[in-house]
Amino acid sequence: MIWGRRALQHVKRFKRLPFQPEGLHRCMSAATQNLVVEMDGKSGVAVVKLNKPPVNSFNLEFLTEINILMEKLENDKSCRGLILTSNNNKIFSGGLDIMEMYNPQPDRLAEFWRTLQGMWLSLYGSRLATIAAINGHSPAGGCLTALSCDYRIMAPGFTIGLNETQLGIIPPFWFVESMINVTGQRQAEVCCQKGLMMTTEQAHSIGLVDDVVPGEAILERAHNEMKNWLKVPDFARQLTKRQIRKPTMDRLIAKRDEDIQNFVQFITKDSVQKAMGVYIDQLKNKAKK
Ligand SMILES: CCCCC/C=C\C/C=C\C=C\CC(=O)SCCNC(=O)CCNC(=O)[C@H](O)C(C)(C)COP(=O)(O)OP(=O)(O)OC[C@H]1O[C@@H](n2cnc3c(N)ncnc32)[C@H](O)[C@@H]1OP(=O)(O)O
Repeated sequence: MIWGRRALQHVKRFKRLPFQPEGLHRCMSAATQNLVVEMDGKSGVAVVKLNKPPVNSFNLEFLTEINILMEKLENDKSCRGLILTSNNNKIFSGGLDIMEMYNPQPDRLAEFWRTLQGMWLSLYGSRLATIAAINGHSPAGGCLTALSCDYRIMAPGFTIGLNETQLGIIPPFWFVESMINVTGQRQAEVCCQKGLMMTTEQAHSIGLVDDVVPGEAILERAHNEMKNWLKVPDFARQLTKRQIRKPTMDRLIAKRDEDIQNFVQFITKDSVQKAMGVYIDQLKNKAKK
């Protein structure tokens, strides 16, 4: 993984925090700044709860925190599975932090995007069995995060989708491929072009979500499903996953710098900044009402 200077500063700070999952053999919980981690040493399953109020939006620091945690879990031989959920029972994640993209410093903007690429690469390519327990709304980057897992369980009454085009943004190819790889080409064409935010039931009907379970039962269901995934020998499951996901990951790895350049060029356009300003005003005004 390639880290920028600012991210490295954050890593040093983070490393002093108490969370150390390696070698744990009992049920244990730990918290970093914006993540709650419950590690069951017996089953080898870590439950990670996104915990960044108000909407678990991903800024550079939060993405860095997630990347460091992923690295720790990947390196912890006792860890076999990851359940990703939210500590907020209404919002899984509001997606990327829009403030990172408004009036940005180009260096930070580039680092932000590289760190997001890093998060996607580590989650999409994880050796762990990964289940998203989507217990709230999950637009854009929130949907991408769920798409990066092996299995998705969602509570009814919420919405999910890659809605970038609705905001005048072109979803990058690795967002779109993540959707294609889960729902198939035709469904991905429709929902990515239209920027559809789908209800839980609509998402289930196109295969974006595998299972629908009431919010209060979602974690229990995720643990039960995890048992099924962990019945398969890890090595066979991991290499099969790698075989299937490698072409998509390789495309991003080969074009990582180009993808960052495209993003920075696009976001810093006057027209995009203007549209972003209007969108932020709408969000803030809606919140005030
Ligand atoms: C070929 C060239 C290609 C180049 C590639 C180019 C571009 C790709 C670029 C970008 C890709 C982006 C992907 C994204 O993820 S963009 C983010 C999309 N997310 C959204 O649009 C979500 C917006 N938010 C909501 O819909 C709702 O807030 C939500 C359903 C999440 C929650 O609703 P609720 O009613 O509970 O809460 P609110 O009152 O709306 O919000 C509370 C509070 O939070 C702030 N906020 C909400 N979302 C975000 C966000 N994503 N980032 C930052 N802040 C957010 C909101 O403004 C309120 O703040 P405040 O008024 O209380 O201060």
